[in-house]
Amino acid sequence: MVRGTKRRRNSEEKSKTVITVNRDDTIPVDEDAAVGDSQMTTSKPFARLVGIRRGIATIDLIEDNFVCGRGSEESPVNYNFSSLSHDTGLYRFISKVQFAINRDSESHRIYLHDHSRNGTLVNQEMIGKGQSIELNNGDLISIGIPALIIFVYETTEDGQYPEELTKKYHVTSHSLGKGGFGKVLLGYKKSDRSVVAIKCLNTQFSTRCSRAIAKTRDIRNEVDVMKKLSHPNIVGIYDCIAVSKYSYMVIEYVGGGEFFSKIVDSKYNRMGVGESLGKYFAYQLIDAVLYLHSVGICHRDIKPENILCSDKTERCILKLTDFGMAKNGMKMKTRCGTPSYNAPEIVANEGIEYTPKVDIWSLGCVLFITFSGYPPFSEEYTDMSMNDQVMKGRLLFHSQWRHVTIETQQMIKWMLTVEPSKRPSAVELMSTEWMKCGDCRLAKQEIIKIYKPVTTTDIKNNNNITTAAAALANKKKRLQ
Ligand SMILES: Nc1ncnc2c1ncn2[C@@H]1O[C@H](COP(=O)(O)OP(=O)(O)OP(=O)(O)O)[C@@H](O)[C@H]1O
Repeated sequence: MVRGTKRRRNSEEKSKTVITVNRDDTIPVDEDAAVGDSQMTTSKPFARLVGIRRGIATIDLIEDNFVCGRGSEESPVNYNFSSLSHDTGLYRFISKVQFAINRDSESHRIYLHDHSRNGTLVNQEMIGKGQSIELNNGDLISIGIPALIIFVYETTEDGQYPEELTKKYHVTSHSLGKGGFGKVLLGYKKSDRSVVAIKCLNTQFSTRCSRAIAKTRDIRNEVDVMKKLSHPNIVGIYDCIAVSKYSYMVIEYVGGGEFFSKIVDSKYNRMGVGESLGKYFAYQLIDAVLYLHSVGICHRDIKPENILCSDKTERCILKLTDFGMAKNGMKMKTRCGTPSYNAPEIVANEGIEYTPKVDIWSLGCVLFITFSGYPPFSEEYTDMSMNDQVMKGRLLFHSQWRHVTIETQQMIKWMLTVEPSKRPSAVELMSTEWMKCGDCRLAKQEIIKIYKPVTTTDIKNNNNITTAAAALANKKKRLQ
């Protein structure tokens, strides 16, 4: 499976999703721009560095050379990071001269020159001491490691966003990705500079476009579902601001990209991620689905593209996202999802009721790819139609599986049982011996570490959280 081929195939799959949506980008609304913290100056800045971390200012760039670092008598800087000395995790990475931003006087192109031994990263790629890179609007600047983002470089105030949004959040021009109905931008909460992702969705109602109506319903449903949830392996939602034809979903920032890119990474040589890492991921995903089903929610579109990685490390935390098709209920009829991940009872399309077991099937497909590097069901397998492959539960175990234990193979086959009543529930999966291995225990410890109990302030600020609080109390009991 060639990476590019797979990627293309998946975008085709996206378009085959039964509830399809427009691919239009959000057009910013005509209201006042976000002001940010720019220093007031008389000269016009050519760009600015938007501080994206607590303690870091937003800086207008006016001079052709601008130097940042800890600074010293011998190496003076234009901006010193002394305000970060309390932030030891970051401060230790900062050099006396970290990086310089230079504007070429002739071409007017802007370059970042890295002066640091620990390095400066642009868009999560290391530049390296002595090297330069041209900067473009929306670029992310981090120090030492990808996760330590400090600035977003902006040449324009890209969007104009409604006051309801900008009084609480700053929206940068750094794009995290594009979805079916808009884009996802990096932002931060003005109150504490915590980084967030802002999903900007164009919900314009048009009588000419019935899909827009479906998406409007989706967003409302997605937000309602997400507000009920609180789990370390599920992307959290902070806010949803709807103004005229736009909706802005402010959600937890998850910086490591899609799980899809991880499992098809060339370093795994299309052989799967290996038994140990695979189980580490499997535990997290099964726990997320167990939680979802315990609060009565069925996701209905589990696939690697809807799972995000917390960071770029190998053993990252996975977060399930995109609840646009999720349903609050135990019995469903609507045919939806993504064909190659859809359970046989959805593929059969007989208007027969199905249950949350459809998520177990989809998860089985995800784990099949995770362990082997190729999908269980695909239109590329030309000997049989994809519907037949799914309806028969036909699985091809190629040589990649020689490196996977029989127990793991059995577990995945069990999840891909055609008859829903014989397919395991998430509770049954969780209570198997398979889930008691060291890798699963490690995953469980990591989840407990990031588990944050709901506080009374949270409850005061958001009455929806009370449902989540009850769910979390159960969750905590389960984890102990
Ligand atoms: N919380 C987040 N943190 C960081 N990046 C994100 C986050 N959510 C989404 N992204 C990025 O934005 C891209 C698009 O996300 P989105 O959920 O809108 O896409 P989609 O699933 O294709 O859209 P749709 O909801 O229309 O199916 C993702 O692939 C991901 O790269």
